[in-house]
Amino acid sequence: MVLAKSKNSVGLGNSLMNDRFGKNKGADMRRGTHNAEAIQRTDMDGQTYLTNGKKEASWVKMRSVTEQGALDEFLSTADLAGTDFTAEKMNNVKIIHRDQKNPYLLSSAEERTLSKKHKENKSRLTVPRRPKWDEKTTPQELDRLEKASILDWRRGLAELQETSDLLMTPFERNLEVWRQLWRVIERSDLVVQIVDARNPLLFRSEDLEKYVKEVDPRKNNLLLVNKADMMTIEQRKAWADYFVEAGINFRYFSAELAKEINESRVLDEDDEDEDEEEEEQDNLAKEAKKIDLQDAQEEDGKWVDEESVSSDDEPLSEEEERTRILTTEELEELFLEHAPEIDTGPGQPPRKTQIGLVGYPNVGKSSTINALIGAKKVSVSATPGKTKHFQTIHLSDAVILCDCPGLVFPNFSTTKAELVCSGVLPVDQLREFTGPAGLVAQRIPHSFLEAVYGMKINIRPAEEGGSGVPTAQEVLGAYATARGFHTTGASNPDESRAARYILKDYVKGKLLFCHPPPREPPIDLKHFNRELYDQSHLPEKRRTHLAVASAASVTGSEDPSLMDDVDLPVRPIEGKKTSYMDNKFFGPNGSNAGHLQMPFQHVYSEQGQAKQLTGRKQKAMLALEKGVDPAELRLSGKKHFKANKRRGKGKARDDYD
Ligand SMILES: Nc1nc2c(ncn2[C@@H]2O[C@H](COP(=O)(O)OP(=O)(O)OP(=O)(O)O)[C@@H](O)[C@H]2O)c(=O)[nH]1
Repeated sequence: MVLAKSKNSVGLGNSLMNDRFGKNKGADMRRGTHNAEAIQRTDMDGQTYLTNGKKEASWVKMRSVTEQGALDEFLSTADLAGTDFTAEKMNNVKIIHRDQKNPYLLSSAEERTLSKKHKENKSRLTVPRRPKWDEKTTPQELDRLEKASILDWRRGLAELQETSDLLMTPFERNLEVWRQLWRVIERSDLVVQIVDARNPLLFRSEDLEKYVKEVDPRKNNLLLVNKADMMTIEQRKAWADYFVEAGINFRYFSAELAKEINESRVLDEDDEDEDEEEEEQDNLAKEAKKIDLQDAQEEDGKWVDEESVSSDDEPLSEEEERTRILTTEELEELFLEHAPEIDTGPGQPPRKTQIGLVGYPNVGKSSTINALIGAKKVSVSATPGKTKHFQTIHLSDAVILCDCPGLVFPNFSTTKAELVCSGVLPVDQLREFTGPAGLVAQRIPHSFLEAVYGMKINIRPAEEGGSGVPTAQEVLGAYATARGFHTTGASNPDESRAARYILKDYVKGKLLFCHPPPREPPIDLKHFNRELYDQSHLPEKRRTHLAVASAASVTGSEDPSLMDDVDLPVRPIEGKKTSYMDNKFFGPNGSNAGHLQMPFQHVYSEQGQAKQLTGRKQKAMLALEKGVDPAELRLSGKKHFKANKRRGKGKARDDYD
């Protein structure tokens, strides 16, 4: 058969095939004498890619496929179509080359143009629909229909990228993964999309919400904005206004804080047990009984005041209600509000509410589920669902969670750099790092970077054409020099290694930046994030760094006497010491200890629900805010805390159990 060469088809070039498979196999393929499976076996560069070949194990089928090379894309599309590449080519499918877009940064004017284009094309960002079927449809027929549906959908998206010249997130392409989503939607009463608070819209699929309603209008959607501990209250307000105006059903959550609360409750209980043992030994039990709670309240007025300020007696204003971060208990209550009104028959227990949890990888889906389970204080059985792949978790007598595999929905993105910074593209596979590092350099104030990493960034002065904002190279060079990272041979600063560290810190939220909601005119990014870098949020020692670093950068001074006051590293710090140094600032591996020193935790206590942080955590937090060592406070005020704690615990029981 002679292949018709379509002018519109980008297709696979002969050179690409030869590059990848060598001349002979490339020629075989052009003749159509290799099927997709045979090609997979002869892949020379060690890469694996997905085809839904008959002999593949089921786990291979379930692998998430988001990044496909041109050839991989071509083959799996051909395989979905149940055909070989010859027929595929005749079907005139366009093949998208991953690297065809500019991976670097855009000017703000370009950003604006692009965002307008995104808006215009938003409705074309669909999720694939499960084809209609009924009891007469055979499994084979359904399989064929599902494959055809996925193929159509992929074709549409490929066309959208090609004709509109738009960069998209590397969305999920594996039919098996979409099948799981279809099943989760079909059985769920409420579909919860979990998104990352730093850039909620990047992780939201509007069309998924539409699809949920198409499947059954009685089903509901919820946008759960997780990692809300990373936002300031002002940021939460701004986004809440946007969500309300856009008619989006949303709530804020923080799996991280929920985990801390769960842990602090366990610690409190341990603490209480320990204390009670001690008291028994010292024959203080009788004494303890005599303690008049009222006296304790007077003696320890400050702490009691702190608690009473956040008493749950005061109703929250509408705005507070919208911006607050839910506890796990409140989240579960919210789930229950969506209980189906289905009569299961006389004498039959009501059907459990089924909650489908979907979201991109890394948005905190597992952490959310763990926090919900952890709050139960009993082990919750995780039993495999009817299908092999998604899990159903019986959270309580009334709620079942359906945990869908992590899914990357199609969405627009401005640059690849943005995708790296958002954690969608993995840092470790980066080849071009100046784009994403440039975004970090633009977004995080350089004085903050200097304080965090104990380094000095040499920014090109204005008279030499500098803009006042460091370039990626300037930040990376400073970091590499401070850490002693050098390239072998030429012994230049190892910018690529520096980029990996800095970008991972950014993705984890150690270097924090939150995107504002889209508005006209656009919200100023610096203003929106200014509180995050307010030095009053920083531990004492780092405040000095920041003050000196800012003074030096404002005056352009490198006055050694100024720099001597602080221990900015004079020698490069390498290896383990590097992480030790960063941990001193952030807390070990971004752990809770470090979190306490970050602004967001502090802000959390201001949202009128400090009552959640009972016990050690709250004390530690208050102590830190007051600049006192928490350990000292605990020792000196043990009894009083305990008296309060008892009250607190009683309240907690009322609140939570
Ligand atoms: N600060 C903060 N970090 C969070 C929160 N929830 C999750 N994380 C962090 O985000 C990262 C990803 O969390 P996971 O729960 O593994 O995310 P996931 O969506 O299950 O990711 P996959 O397992 O890849 O699908 C981890 O480093 C978590 O510690 C949160 O509420 N606040």
